[in-house]
Amino acid sequence: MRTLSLKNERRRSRIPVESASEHGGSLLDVTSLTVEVSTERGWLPIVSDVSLHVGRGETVGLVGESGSGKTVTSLAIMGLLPRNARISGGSVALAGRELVGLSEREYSDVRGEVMAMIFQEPRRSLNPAFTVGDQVAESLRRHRGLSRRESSAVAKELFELVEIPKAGERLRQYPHQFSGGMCQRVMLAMALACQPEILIADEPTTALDVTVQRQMLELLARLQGELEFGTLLITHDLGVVAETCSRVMVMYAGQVVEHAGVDDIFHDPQHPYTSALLGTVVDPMAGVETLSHIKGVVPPPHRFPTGCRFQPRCAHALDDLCGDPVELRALDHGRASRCARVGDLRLEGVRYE
Ligand SMILES: Nc1ncnc2c1ncn2[C@@H]1O[C@H](COP(=O)(O)OP(=O)(O)OP(=O)(O)O)[C@@H](O)[C@H]1O
Repeated sequence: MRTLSLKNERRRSRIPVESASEHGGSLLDVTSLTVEVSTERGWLPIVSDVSLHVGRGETVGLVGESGSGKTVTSLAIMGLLPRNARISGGSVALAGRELVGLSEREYSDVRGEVMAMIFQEPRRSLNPAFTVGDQVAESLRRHRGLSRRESSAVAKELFELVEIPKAGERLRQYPHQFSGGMCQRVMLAMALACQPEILIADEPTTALDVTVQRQMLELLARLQGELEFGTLLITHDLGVVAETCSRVMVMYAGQVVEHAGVDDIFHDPQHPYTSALLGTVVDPMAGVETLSHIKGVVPPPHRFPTGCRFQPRCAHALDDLCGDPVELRALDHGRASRCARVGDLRLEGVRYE
């Protein structure tokens, strides 16, 4: 496993995290996570009973249309929910250590030291008034307790790691001097500054053009191979999932409706929503998305159906079977589906090489 150099580092962790091996393999364990928001109608669940696991060096995809609850799930894991939202049930454990209930200060240490996140709009996370080098160095000083001189040296090393050419020169530049792809590399450098065990990447390539997208995915894959962090990759792009993930969680209206290994998801989906999502992909390898849409939209939380939440949009729904809440049912190959008709249906997948 590659680690960034830095001999005299003074780590400040107030919450030491056990090694994953002590804990039995999985690094991030989210169990029955439920998140509510405060509305005029009272507290409403927007994410219900979500469980997922990410192991060392593994990339797990979290997919679903806009509004399905992917971002809320990731913000809850990171302890970054907005003020009007709260975790009302379940657990988020990192290498066995429970994170739900930590103080803001303790969570901030976890984010600085073991878990990091990159977003779709990297430029928004950078301060236009400071050079990117200052921002990376500041993060290093705060989270790793480095001196000014040490942090400058490591910032350069991080820029080289994420393949920003002329690293020394670029560190002295401001965010507006960077393209979208380069800004995302800066964010990645900042995320890696804390040598995270888990990286949460929320649509990291969506705002980039196809060539830059591919370079970013290749970079992420290389770094993950070298540094062995686990990645939770949030995307609506199944092409990206096909190329990068080993396992996939499919979310709809705040629930996981299917999870499986990536091959099963593509070749043998077990939920009509997954199959419908696959119908929107022409060529997963080229990452090209289509023309075919699933009719309708994801309902807002106050309109979630009481039975199967996908029922109003589902071509296979039967009133008598799908009108009651559906549990996530375990299937073979370690997969699971939340379809009341699972087993009766032959759903279409897609082939990819
Ligand atoms: N702070 C909030 N207050 C009220 N509702 C919210 C809040 N945050 C999210 N929601 C609602 O929760 C649902 C899930 O939103 P979320 O952003 O997690 O979806 P998503 O799958 O990440 O979509 P996208 O791909 O567009 O980011 C949506 O209906 C959204 O409007």
